[in-house]
Amino acid sequence: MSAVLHRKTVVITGASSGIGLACAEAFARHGANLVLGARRYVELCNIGETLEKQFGIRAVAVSCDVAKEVDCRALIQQAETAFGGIDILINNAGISMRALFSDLDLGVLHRLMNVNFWGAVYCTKYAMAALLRSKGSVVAVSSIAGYRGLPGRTGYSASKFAIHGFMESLRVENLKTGLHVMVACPGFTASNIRQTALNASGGEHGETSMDEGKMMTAGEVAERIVQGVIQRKRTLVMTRQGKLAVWMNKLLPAWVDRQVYQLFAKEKNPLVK
Ligand SMILES: NC(=O)c1ccc[n+]([C@@H]2O[C@H](COP(=O)([O-])OP(=O)(O)OC[C@H]3O[C@@H](n4cnc5c(N)ncnc54)[C@H](O)[C@@H]3O)[C@@H](O)[C@H]2O)c1
Repeated sequence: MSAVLHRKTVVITGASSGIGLACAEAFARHGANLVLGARRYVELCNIGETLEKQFGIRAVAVSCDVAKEVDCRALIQQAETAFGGIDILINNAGISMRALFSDLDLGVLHRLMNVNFWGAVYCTKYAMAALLRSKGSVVAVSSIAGYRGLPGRTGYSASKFAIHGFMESLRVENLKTGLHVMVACPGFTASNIRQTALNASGGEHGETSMDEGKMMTAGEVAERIVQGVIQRKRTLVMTRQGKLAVWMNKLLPAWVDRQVYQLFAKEKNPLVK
């Protein structure tokens, strides 16, 4: 339990599974009230009720497709109505892809940008006034793919690079307002994201391409995000491999091209040969 987070209002998108669900559990454990947004409303209601009973907090579930601006506005409005303000916004909802650009239906790229980039922008825009009042935190759950392009993930990397640029600008604009702006980059984390990743024509792959057993857990990622918010960190690159990739990419980008190629050639059904 953290005194800093006790009875604070935290809005989390994509809260029905993976890192978003783990963030809901972690913030609840630290005594925060929750506004949970995702498309699966019934599941969200069940999650909220469980967390209320377990941690003695209040949780509100809101049906929200972050690709729709109107849904994001309603999510933020419902948070303000329920709790009178917002202290922390976690822009977590996201989808991935696995397909070569040469094969890709451009609609897939639009979907990646709509969810991963525009979803975060809409929520941040509508929460901005409340966050400025509370001198709160806005967090984007991004990825190493926001620092370095990855094969088979043109749309995913583009959406994460875009959110990095957006968040960096936002941070500088708010250097004197007290708003905390953080980009969190987990390493590979066991979740549904590789199962639901889009293929070249926009269908879901329906299977993971990697060994999920060797990855970080969503719970570990969530606790790092909570600590990052408490300490008002600027960026969180969560694994040694990730930190190395970010640094080596600045120093020796062509070498990193080859390393990344080799790494992704080890995927099941590799996109690079
Ligand atoms: N798992 C990893 O290896 C990994 C690594 C780095 C970054 N990330 C990022 O973490 C975030 C969470 O992903 P995860 O790994 O927990 O995957 P996940 O698939 O378990 O969770 C993604 C969540 O986003 C929701 N979502 C998807 N589209 C949505 C939409 N249009 N509107 C509302 N909600 C929507 C899903 O329903 C789900 O609840 C993503 O932004 C992802 O890019 C994941």
